[in-house]
Amino acid sequence: MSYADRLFIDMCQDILDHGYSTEGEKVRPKWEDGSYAYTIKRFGVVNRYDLSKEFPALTLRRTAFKSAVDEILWIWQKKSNNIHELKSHIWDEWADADGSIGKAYGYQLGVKHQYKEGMMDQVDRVLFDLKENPYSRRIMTNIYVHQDLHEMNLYPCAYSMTFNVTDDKLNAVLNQRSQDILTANNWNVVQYAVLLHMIAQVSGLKAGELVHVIADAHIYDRHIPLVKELISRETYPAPDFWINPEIKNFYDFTTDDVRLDNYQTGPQIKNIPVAV
Ligand SMILES: Nc1nc(=O)c2c([nH]1)NC[C@@H]1CN(c3ccc(C(=O)N[C@@H](CCC(=O)O)C(=O)O)cc3)CN21
Ligand SMILES: O=c1ccn([C@H]2C[C@H](O)[C@@H](COP(=O)(O)O)O2)c(=O)[nH]1
Repeated sequence: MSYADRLFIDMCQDILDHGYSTEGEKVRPKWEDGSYAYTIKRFGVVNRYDLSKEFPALTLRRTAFKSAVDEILWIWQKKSNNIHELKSHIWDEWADADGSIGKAYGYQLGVKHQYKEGMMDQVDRVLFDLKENPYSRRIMTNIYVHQDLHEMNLYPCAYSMTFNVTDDKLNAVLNQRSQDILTANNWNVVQYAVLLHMIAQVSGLKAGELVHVIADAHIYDRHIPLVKELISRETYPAPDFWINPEIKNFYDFTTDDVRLDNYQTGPQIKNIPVAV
């Protein structure tokens, strides 16, 4: 069993056993057929993954590693908000006729801000600080920009990364206001674990801990039987993570420069319904 499996099973069991049902409340998301998508939820879930020990991939079912890495590079490296620059179709429902998801995610990371050292966007600011001032306690991104919320089709869910160096290790806190546990929990964990590995490598550091703080951790009503079946499955050891050691510049990484080897998993759950 991978450590990510252990945390995932315990978190799901806790939500199923002690979660609060939103049924009958005025909720925003809907299913494809127009009915309300209710959830059972737990508030304030914190999961810690030590990336120096193993890569946090779920083995209960296969996490779509390539698509997940493609999306995190779309946001953090391409700083794009257009689905035409994304290989998967996961954002199609939230895009406008031109393919834009509005002033969300990649758009915000690409906005340049004035700092004492000059104009930089938030990603370049993180890379700059990790080189010039690695022990700073001020290295963070935040894409939850209130003045632009009205131009976002979906408000950012994973909205902030706080980077912190301890000794020669790069740690980070990922703050997430809302998490669809079945669809995207391990998807998001894998993405930010890869990002942490990439940023550590180009900053001359080792990857340390990823602390995932989730405010509203929920299982959608139509996902409950799927989650119950999923967490009863057989598990396998964590896969091996490979990152191309030649890459020294964050902007040179492609999806081919990271890989999971020996990734043995249970079967995929086909066509998970996603609440929109
Ligand atoms: N309700 C909801 N849940 C989400 O997780 C979510 C949203 N909405 N809105 C925006 C994005 C889109 N996200 C998604 C949507 C779908 C998959 C998905 O279908 N994943 C497949 C693999 C996809 C692939 O191979 O490309 C899976 O099997 O997990 C993942 C993330 C995460 N976000
Ligand atoms: O990276 C992501 C993006 C989205 N989600 C989920 C979390 C929620 O289920 C929905 C967003 O709905 P809100 O009403 O805006 O909270 O999308 C995710 O888990 N991970």
